[in-house]
Amino acid sequence: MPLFVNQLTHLDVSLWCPERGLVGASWHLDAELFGELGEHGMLFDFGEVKPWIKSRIDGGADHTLLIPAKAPGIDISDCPEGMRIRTRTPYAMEVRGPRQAFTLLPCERIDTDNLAEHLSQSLGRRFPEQVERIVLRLREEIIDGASYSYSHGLKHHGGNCQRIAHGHRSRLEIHQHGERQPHLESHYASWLDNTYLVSAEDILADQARQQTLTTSYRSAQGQFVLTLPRERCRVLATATTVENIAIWLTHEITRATGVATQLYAYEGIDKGASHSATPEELAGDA
Ligand SMILES: Nc1nc2c(c(=O)[nH]1)N=C([C@H](O)[C@H](O)COP(=O)(O)OP(=O)(O)OP(=O)(O)O)CN2
Repeated sequence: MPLFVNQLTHLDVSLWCPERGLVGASWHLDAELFGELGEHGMLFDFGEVKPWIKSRIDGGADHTLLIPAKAPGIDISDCPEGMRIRTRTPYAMEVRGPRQAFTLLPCERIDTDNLAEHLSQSLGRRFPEQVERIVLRLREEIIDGASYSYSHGLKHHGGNCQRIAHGHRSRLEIHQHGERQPHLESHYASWLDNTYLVSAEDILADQARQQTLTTSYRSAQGQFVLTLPRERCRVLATATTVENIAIWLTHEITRATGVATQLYAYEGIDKGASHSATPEELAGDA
């Protein structure tokens, strides 16, 4: 008899897409579990199996950069930082960092089916007692308004958010005059979509000639370096926490529209930060 656990956890990653380049993604993870009923009429205790699966996902592909190793133009090699990935299509990117920051899949493109299959295999063969087989599925959050995908890294984070290229697919809500502003939401979501958010203090080189930007930092997991086309980057004066993203966007929109703005910035699924500002408050900062 199969048991299921929907939304057991979620995955926040970046991936290399042959058409869109570096893309942030967030997915719900659902699990289906197969086994024999035990003597108390239970296949297994949800309370034991859920943390077991979550810990393996968190310690594996979650918060990594997913690379389709067989995609055209992908070059993977060792380097002093650990692993170096170079891409050519749709644009050139180079990223270096500790191996644990990357997940390589032997495919030409990453989709929810081959990634879920990879995750299922990464659970290994030794399941908790009575569980014989586990099937994992990934699902995008249903978002009825504007959303955007971004990648970033938080060098001060104690966990895996310090990895230089992990990302999220996030809602964006903008309120003015007490109402949602769908046009503004779409405009700013498309301005941010498929971008890399970089903190100004992490910029190592801004090469005007090549029109690329290189960001680099050392964090607890090791040294990270990332070079991307300049036009794919959005630069913040602060670290790219969701709190700072909310403040940054609220200020940009309040200044651009001259209207008091309240904004909800999400970081992936179901969490984020809100901020509000008025043109009068910002007048002194300009
Ligand atoms: N106050 C903040 N805390 C964290 C921020 C942030 O911006 N502000 N950001 C991060 C990371 O960017 C991270 O990607 C968030 O991922 P999350 O899924 O929350 O991290 P966990 O894996 O630890 O949570 P799960 O419940 O296990 O999915 C972290 N914190």
